[in-house]
Amino acid sequence: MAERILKYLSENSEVNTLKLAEVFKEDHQKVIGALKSIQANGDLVSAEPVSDKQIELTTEGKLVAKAGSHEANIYNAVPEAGISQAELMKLPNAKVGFSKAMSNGWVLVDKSVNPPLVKKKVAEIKDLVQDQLKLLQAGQPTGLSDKEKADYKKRKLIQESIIKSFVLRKGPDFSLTLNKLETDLTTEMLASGSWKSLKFKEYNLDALGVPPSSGFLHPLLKVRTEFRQIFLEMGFSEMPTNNYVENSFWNFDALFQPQQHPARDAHDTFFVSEPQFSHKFPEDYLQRVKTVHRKGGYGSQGYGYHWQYKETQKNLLRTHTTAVSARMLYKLAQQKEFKPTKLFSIDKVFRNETLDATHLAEFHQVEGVIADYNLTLGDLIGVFAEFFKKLGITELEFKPAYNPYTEPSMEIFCFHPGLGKWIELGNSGIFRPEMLLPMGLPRNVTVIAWGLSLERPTMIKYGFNNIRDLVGPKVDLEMIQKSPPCACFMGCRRSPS
Ligand SMILES: N[C@@H](Cc1ccccc1)C(=O)O
Repeated sequence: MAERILKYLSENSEVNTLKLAEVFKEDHQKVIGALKSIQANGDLVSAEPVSDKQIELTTEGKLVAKAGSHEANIYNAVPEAGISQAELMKLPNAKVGFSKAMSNGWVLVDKSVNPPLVKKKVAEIKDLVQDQLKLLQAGQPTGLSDKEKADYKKRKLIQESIIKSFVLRKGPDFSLTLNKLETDLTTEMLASGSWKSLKFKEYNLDALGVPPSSGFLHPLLKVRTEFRQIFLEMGFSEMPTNNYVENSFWNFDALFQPQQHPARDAHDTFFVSEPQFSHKFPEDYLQRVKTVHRKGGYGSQGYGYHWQYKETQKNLLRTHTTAVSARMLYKLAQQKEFKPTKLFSIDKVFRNETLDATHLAEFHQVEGVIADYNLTLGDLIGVFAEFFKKLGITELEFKPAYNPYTEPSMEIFCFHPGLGKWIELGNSGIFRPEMLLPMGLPRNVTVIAWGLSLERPTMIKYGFNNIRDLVGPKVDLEMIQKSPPCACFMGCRRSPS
């Protein structure tokens, strides 16, 4: 097409693109497209933009051009003997047709009979509206007066539109052929120096990108779905975890974590500067927490230090979802009657970590909590066996550990046959009475809990050694699109139980 345009211009001094579309019997848009590719080659042609008002038929106008005007249709529907107006009105567009036929003097209403009849007033008519619309459609002169135009517009038979086109003339670099422009600068061009004489296509910075065919779930989301499903199957309910900002009271103090604990240092925790402090706490509970830290109680000696209100008020980005568990357990303790409860959460936590291949400053924790009468370490191990079996993990080992809020505490390890070694999965324990009793939970209620990261099993499942391949700006989008849906940790199907 581009070459045809150039040839046409070599034989004619100027031409409008609309005319070209007519001559080539092509869509105007295609002519414009070809013009753009000519322009990309340099100043071969000059194109002067022009806009023309054009009258075109509306869908209804096209119908009238084909089948006659509404008034003519009314006239033609009136038999010699006449017809009742009600009958006539059943025709399509009868209202406007009838009033026009009346004002044209084509029909009359004979009131001498009862009921009155509509009769023809003239022997024949000329459907000027149809004739003019036909001429318009064929692009021939119609001799439409401005009044008629306005009337047709009002009747929505015609509409005016603006057509943009270009008047083309030969440009300073006019030629009959197009040079193929280079689109890529290659290493060969650089090595041979041929780039100096080549012509390159200009960048079209307005071009739209390729629209994505659909969204894709990140592997972390898939593994989260899998964990959530396991918890739900085991009868757990999800805790509300939408507040990333927490205060030190719920993140640390409520968990019997002393105020000098190294984790409460700014090197480990992100403190919030605005607003720096929280002010609303359950007052009597706060007093009980303060007391248990200072001098103990409930059979404990406490830590025996000077507990400070200012320290507990400090806002921070929660360092673990156990802060949410503490809030939920306190809420549970406020209920009139204690009911055994199983809770879980999977959400983001933040730590001021040195970033490396396996650590990020924000990651996800998976946390499970069971509150029931007289639970033991045996129950905790039993729950783990069931929980991890659903992930395809059957070989578990436990190692004594320490948390300020659990006693005993256990780290959980599993044997990974693919990696051929024991790997750490998470941390767990039985919440201390110094944490539960100030909340107001009954003495014979035990709470067992465990926490793991979401990233670790996801990395193992998807075979990543570096967490930056999973999260952050270096993530390969194709990896996300292609990652398999099964989140099973060991790369096998989950057992159906
Ligand atoms: N909060 C612990 C996990 C944990 C939860 C519940 C009980 C014991 C441990 C962590 O951040 O690692």
